[in-house]
Amino acid sequence: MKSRQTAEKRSEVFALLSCHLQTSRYGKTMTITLPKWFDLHTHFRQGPAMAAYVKAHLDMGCAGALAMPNTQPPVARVSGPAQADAWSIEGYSAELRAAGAASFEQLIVPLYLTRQTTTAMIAEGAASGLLRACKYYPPHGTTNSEHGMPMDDLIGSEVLRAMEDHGIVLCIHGEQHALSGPDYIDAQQNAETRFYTERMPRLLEAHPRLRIVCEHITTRTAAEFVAAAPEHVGATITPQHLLYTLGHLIQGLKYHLYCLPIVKFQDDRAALRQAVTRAGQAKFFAGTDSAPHTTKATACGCAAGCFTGGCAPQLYAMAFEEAGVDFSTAVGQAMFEHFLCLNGPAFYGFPASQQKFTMEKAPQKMELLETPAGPVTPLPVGLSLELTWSLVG
Ligand SMILES: NC(=O)N[C@@H](CC(=O)O)C(=O)O
Repeated sequence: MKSRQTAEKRSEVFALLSCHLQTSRYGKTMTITLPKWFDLHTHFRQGPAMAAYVKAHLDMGCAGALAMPNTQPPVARVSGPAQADAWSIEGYSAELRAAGAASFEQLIVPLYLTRQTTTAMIAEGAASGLLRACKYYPPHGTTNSEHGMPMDDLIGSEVLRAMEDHGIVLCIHGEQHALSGPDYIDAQQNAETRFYTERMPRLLEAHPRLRIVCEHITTRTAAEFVAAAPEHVGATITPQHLLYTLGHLIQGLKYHLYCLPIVKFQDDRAALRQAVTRAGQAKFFAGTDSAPHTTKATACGCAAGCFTGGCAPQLYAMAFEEAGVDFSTAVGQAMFEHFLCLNGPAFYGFPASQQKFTMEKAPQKMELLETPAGPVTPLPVGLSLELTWSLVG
């Protein structure tokens, strides 16, 4: 409690003194210069399109990423060559670096938790430094999540105890699905609330030292749970969940806004906005869940995942403005900087970037991203919002 108060105090002081942020107005254009930021939940996939996705991240001032392990096959081993049933963190990281991710300051690939995960993998991975995080997927909850297991089978397990002992972060896709088939949408609507009211309290009680990131949270229930949890429980929030609601998804059936967990209601969005703009908050940070699928797959609603390569910081800035943050003030900029650039590194225990990137308050048009897998439609193309911020460099 004391250290949270200290962190909040430090953060308030920082906000008031944040003179390293350069805000200038040339006529009507405002620019903000920030440390390069970190995307602590994203998808770079595999194969020839990977380089295009990595480049889109580098081009939007991103200094590092946590790249999700729901590849085919999943990243379910720590070291060794790729095998028919699993990539290793070592092998997948090498592929990513060869595709351009060598330019990142930080690259974290979490281990996909499956029934084959062992305590020896956790101990050896922690000792070698290859393992920094593990990813929990609810089975059948989202793209390539069928290798996951119910949270009930993990709570109290030796694997989670080993993660606690070795300080390995647990990244959680927090949904508990109760319905399937025609009741799919209903299941999606309730799955996160169910998870955060039923499973999360039990998980924290059984593993009080486990460092947890609640990923891409979407509901008031999850936001309030994380805010009230101990300091070592944080959360990522995507730009789409801060900006859009179900109405935007239904309006014209814009399936490239269809992601899991799906966008929710205005009250949920308001709770997320409150969470990221609370003075001195240190536990909510950027994780876009940018999840490229080809336009062919998203146009028919055949794949869940929003692609925000090239436009995530702009979308986050728009969301902060919607939440009432004034970027012409040092306090407003510092709030944004903490969420985008500082809180994530502090949570994961690596330094913030010393490099800078600049955005300006001017419209930017997004285009389809051409990749060897086919074109991919980024947000907010075709949606009612236009980008009101653009990247300068
Ligand atoms: N967010 C999504 O809707 N999809 C992600 C998986 C995930 O993060 O749930 C994907 O890999 O496509």
